Amino acid sequence: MTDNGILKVAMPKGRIYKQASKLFRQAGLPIPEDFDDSRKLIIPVPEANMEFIMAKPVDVPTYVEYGVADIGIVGKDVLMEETKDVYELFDLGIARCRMSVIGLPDWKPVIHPRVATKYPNVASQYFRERGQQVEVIKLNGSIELAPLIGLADRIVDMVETGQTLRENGLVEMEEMFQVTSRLIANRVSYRLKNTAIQALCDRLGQSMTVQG
Ligand SMILES: Nc1ncnc2c1ncn2[C@@H]1O[C@H](COP(=O)(O)OP(=O)(O)OP(=O)(O)O)[C@@H](O)[C@H]1O
Ligand SMILES: O=P(O)(O)OC[C@H]1O[C@H](OP(=O)(O)OP(=O)(O)O)[C@H](O)[C@@H]1O
Repeated sequence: MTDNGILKVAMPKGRIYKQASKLFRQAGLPIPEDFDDSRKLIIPVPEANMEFIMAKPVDVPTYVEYGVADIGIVGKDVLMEETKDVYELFDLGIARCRMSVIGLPDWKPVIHPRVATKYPNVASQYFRERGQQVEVIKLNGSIELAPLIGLADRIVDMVETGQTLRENGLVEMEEMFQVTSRLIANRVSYRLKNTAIQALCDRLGQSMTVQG
């Protein structure tokens, strides 16, 4: 657990970082641009009394649960899949997309369909709640390949622009839920660093209201 005044922030590398750093800058937090394309994993942001820990998105809840980061930014998709013991504080409204059930347009129901996904827990719960028996196959990327090459009947994956589906002749069969990125906090940090965390939430909230 960190005990100095610096707020340690688990920041996802990749598509969320660009939007998150823009949001922080709009809120008046001076995130240096030199690090936007950097390979550095620990980035000091002394002017904002913060330190960014550059993490793989799926690992952000783990860093926050263990308290090596006080707060973190993570997609709702990852938060639902990982079910870590953290506080979800704030919907940042960035990295907007949706989780959907996807298949080939000529898909026909089968008794025990196979569903490929990066999100086995989310997918299992979704079909269980609907009384549908499926076999879930965990993949780590290029999920859209699975129905094209006969590994799975359907997939559960993220859709943003729909370009990946269009280019691969797939269709969205059901939208499961909307996804945006959330600010999460370690339970102990939330108490010990409440003033700093609350001040950050207020600044981000005000800036988001002004930006509309
Ligand atoms: N088109 C999209 N596809 C997937 N995730 C998206 C998309 N748009 C926004 N997101 C959000 O961005 C988050 C991080 O996505 P990103 O692709 O950067 O991570 P990742 O796939 O875990 O990274 P990596 O490719 O390094 O494994 C997702 O968890 C989701 O909340
Ligand atoms: O609707 P779109 O705008 O096309 O975005 C959706 C695609 O983006 C993501 O893949 P990503 O680029 O993260 O690659 P991956 O297959 O390695 O996960 C996601 O898994 C979809 O494949």
